[in-house]
Amino acid sequence: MSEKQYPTPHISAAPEDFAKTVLMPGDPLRAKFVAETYLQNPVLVNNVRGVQGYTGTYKNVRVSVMASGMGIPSIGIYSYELYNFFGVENIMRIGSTGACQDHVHVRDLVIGMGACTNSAYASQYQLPGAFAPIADYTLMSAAIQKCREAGAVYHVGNLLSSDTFYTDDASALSKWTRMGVLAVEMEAAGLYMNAARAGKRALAICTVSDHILTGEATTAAERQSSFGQMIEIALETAAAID
Ligand SMILES: O=P(O)(O)O[C@H]1O[C@H](CO)[C@@H](O)[C@H]1O
Ligand SMILES: O=c1cc[nH]c(=O)[nH]1
Repeated sequence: MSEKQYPTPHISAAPEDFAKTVLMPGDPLRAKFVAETYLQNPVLVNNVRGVQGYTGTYKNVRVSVMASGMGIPSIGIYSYELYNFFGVENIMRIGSTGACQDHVHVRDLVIGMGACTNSAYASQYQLPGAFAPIADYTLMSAAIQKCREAGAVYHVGNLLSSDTFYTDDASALSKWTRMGVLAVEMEAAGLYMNAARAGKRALAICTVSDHILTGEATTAAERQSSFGQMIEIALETAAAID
């Protein structure tokens, strides 16, 4: 772990306040929901900018949950600080995503084996080529096992982590679709790069909240229940790898 002092500008906690595994939704309210619904004895360990972080236990295993905010710059900050200053080993993003393949349907789960991106985040590493952001194999294989046990409908493959939710380039997505990208979200690639640079583990598990090709979208109630399956799979994965 780095010698840097804490609290950091974005996390007002001590390293021991966090478990070694952190679940990371984009939405602070989803973090609160996970803590209050699934964790035993959840304690609020961070609330800087309303980015709520909680630590509790799940099946006797310490687990934390903290929001990332939206986009690679935001998850870049939180995951960097957790990995490098707070001793966190595993971060699992639990996000929503928009499907961009016909065979991927709303409410399905997408496990991001890889994460393409239109972000310039990797330029900081000054690599003599393109970096391929990938999930940690141990986390991913454990999560796939939990998906099977839960009877979940899941897909494993590439996500697109986009810097834009609204874009002027109407043709961009079809190019990612023809390369087999399953679904679009906004954080996984940044998380995977920070994990790689820190020598830590990361995985993105997403629930398809809407279908970009068909326009189909989940209702708020459906989203709640399908997010529940994703959350349980992430928690079971956290317990399995402990
Ligand atoms: O539901 P979350 O986890 O926030 O994820 C998705 O939703 C947000 C966009 O609405 C982006 O953060 C995107 O990645
Ligand atoms: O279409 C979508 C749905 C969720 N998140 C995104 O970034 N895009």
